[in-house]
Amino acid sequence: MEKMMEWGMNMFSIRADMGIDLGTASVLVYIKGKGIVLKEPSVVAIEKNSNKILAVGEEARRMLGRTPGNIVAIRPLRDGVISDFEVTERMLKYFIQKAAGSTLFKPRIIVCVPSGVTEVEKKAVLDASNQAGAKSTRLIEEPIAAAIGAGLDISKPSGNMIVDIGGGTTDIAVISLGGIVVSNSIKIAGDKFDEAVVRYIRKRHNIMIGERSAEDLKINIGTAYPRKKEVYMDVRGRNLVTGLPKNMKISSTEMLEALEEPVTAIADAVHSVLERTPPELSSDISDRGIIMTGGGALLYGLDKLISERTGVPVKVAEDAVSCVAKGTGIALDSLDELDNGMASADRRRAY
Ligand SMILES: Nc1ncnc2c1ncn2[C@@H]1O[C@H](COP(=O)(O)OP(=O)(O)OP(=O)(O)O)[C@@H](O)[C@H]1O
Repeated sequence: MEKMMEWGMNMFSIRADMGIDLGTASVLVYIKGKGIVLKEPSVVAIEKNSNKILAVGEEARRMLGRTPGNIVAIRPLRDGVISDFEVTERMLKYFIQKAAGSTLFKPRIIVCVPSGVTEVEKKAVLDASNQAGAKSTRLIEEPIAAAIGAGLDISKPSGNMIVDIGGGTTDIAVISLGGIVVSNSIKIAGDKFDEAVVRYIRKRHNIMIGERSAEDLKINIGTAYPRKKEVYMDVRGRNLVTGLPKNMKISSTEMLEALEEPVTAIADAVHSVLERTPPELSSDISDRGIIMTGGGALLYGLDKLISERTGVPVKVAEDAVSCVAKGTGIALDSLDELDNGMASADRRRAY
């Protein structure tokens, strides 16, 4: 009987606990016992007149830039913060329900937020998650989740540096004894790379390309540090002089030029966090190297550039895009402990 109850409890927690990486570019949902069950772009398509949600996630992303007048495709977390609370809440609800399937239980949820979010933004995420059907919600800061997901043991009194480059924010943090010692969060990350590519091609070639094409260029031939071998990619845009569609070939050297400003800003920000790091911890970091996570960390040569600027070795974590969601998932294991140790009145609060 006891065994059955234990089994029942396990089933409960397997079905109920959920870790969410509420990212600017994508939302990843981790369910305890199952791993990452959902990964979709943070996009919502809405019909303007009726305010009705037409599509969420991948389906809505396909509508970006292609919507007729009465439909808008929104990225509610665009700059790494909740810019559109109502739409974020509806998006979160959709993903939670999709990930939970037909379960009757309300999930306990941990949501990961960038380290620079304000109290108001934290409250907005908590409310959105609770409104979306969570039994209780806690927040975890992105660099902590990224570090756990990258497999670092952050509980020891030694310094680890994490640079998590997402869509909207780059979170840089030095972690020791499970907490953040020094950090910075800047709003320069993958989205700004795409915008820089759009601007460069408009200025240099008089051609307007869309955000999706800019992202494709960045992922395929983007470069932060000179490549040994030049690579090219064709892109289609609109000629700003004739107004007609035009195809053209872009080189990786052009991408290096286009991306110079945002990648330098990230390298400088890492440098300045290192400057503010206590000497004992910075010597640990020099030994172990800086760990990069997030989709933006995959930009070709960004690790080399940061290493050259800081004089510290840099490693890109395995499965860099999923580290935050994985780390949030691993943090779910401590939920029972937290629940038991907290007064019930505090249950709906984070931290
Ligand atoms: N191979 C790649 N090369 C360069 N950039 C990439 C690559 N793969 C993904 N990206 C970029 O990574 C960014 C998304 O990263 P990620 O999924 O970690 O962000 P997020 O967690 O949604 O955002 P945030 O952490 O800002 O909330 C996008 O800008 C995407 O274009």
